Amino acid sequence: MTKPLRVAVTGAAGQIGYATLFRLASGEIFGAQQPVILHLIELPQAQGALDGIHMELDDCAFPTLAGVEKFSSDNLELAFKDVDWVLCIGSIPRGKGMERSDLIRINGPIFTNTGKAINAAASRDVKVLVVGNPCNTNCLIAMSHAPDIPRANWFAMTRLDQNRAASQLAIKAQRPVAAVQNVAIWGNHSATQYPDFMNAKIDGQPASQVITDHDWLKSTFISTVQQRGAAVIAARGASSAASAANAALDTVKSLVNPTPAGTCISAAVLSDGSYGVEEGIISGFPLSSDGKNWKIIQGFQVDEFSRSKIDATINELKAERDTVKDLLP
Ligand SMILES: NC(=O)C1=CN([C@@H]2O[C@H](COP(=O)(O)OP(=O)(O)OC[C@H]3O[C@@H](n4cnc5c(N)ncnc54)[C@H](O)[C@@H]3O)[C@@H](O)[C@H]2O)C=CC1
Ligand SMILES: O=C([O-])CC(=O)C(=O)O
Repeated sequence: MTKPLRVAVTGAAGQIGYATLFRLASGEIFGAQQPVILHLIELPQAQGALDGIHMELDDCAFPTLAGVEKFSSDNLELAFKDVDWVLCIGSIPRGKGMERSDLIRINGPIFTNTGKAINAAASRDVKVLVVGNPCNTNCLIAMSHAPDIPRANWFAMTRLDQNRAASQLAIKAQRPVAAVQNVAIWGNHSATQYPDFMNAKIDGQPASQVITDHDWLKSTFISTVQQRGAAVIAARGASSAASAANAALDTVKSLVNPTPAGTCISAAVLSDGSYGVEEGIISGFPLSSDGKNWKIIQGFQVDEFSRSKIDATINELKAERDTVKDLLP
């Protein structure tokens, strides 16, 4: 019998958590032969909601769901014991008119305890995906408090941006989204991110050859992706949830499966200095995985236009890091 994977989800009763758990339990993410034990983690006042979710998980009768364990965020060391994956979703979402960075002093402190508890209790090979905003800097905070967990095991989510960018390119080119590949997201999951059309491909051709309206690529495309989260909040009155859950699950799937040749996946990872991005910050890069280990893909074309966009988003990440200096050990 295959050993179950233990997958912890913080904020499990929130919008994104609720849209994530059932797919994690279903076998879709880790495979139909891989049992999963879910660790649901919530604030003390949301434990009742977790009971309801537990009932619903039972009622799905997923053959791959080998257990559900519920925890209060008061006792994170217990919650993270032996976990193989942690999806850090639990945190406050922004409202209308806010930037994600406005959450930094509210959500940042959550990630000091998260990092310490992961370091103390999780599997030594745990992989951590930070979704709670501002996710790059929250990931930096958590990682900094977990010195015993390899740096390569920490990710912040830019996959929603990648998916948004691919969809926008597909709509403009009037092609199915499956025809769009190799879309990188550079830098911060914020309004300064750089969705890279220069290296993107549509039907295997450079996107900038298929889409000849280069003004659109350089302006509307970029700002639409940068502002998509705010546009959803304005329209829905709440931040993206189903698409964010989908992106978190896409991130995990893409890391545990080999990346097809000629394509990239997008996640923010600790910079090793590639592409002139300052070492020590968590930045979006084009990645590929062999199903176990990932690497930053080298050789993406970065012209003067891309350079200025990447520099702007990296400068914002450096400023965020300075804002949370007191939360870094
Ligand atoms: N990186 C990305 O692409 C995206 C990130 N987000 C972010 O994800 C976060 C969660 O969003 P939603 O699920 O929509 O919010 P939500 O408010 O619906 O759910 C958050 C849940 O987290 C719980 N929570 C709060 N503090 C906690 C703690 N310390 N430990 C455990 N649980 C805690 C709350 O009780 C709540 O149930 C927000 O910060 C949001 O901005 C949202 C969309 C995309
Ligand atoms: O915009 C927000 O606050 C939520 C989020 O990160 C996104 O939808 O990309």
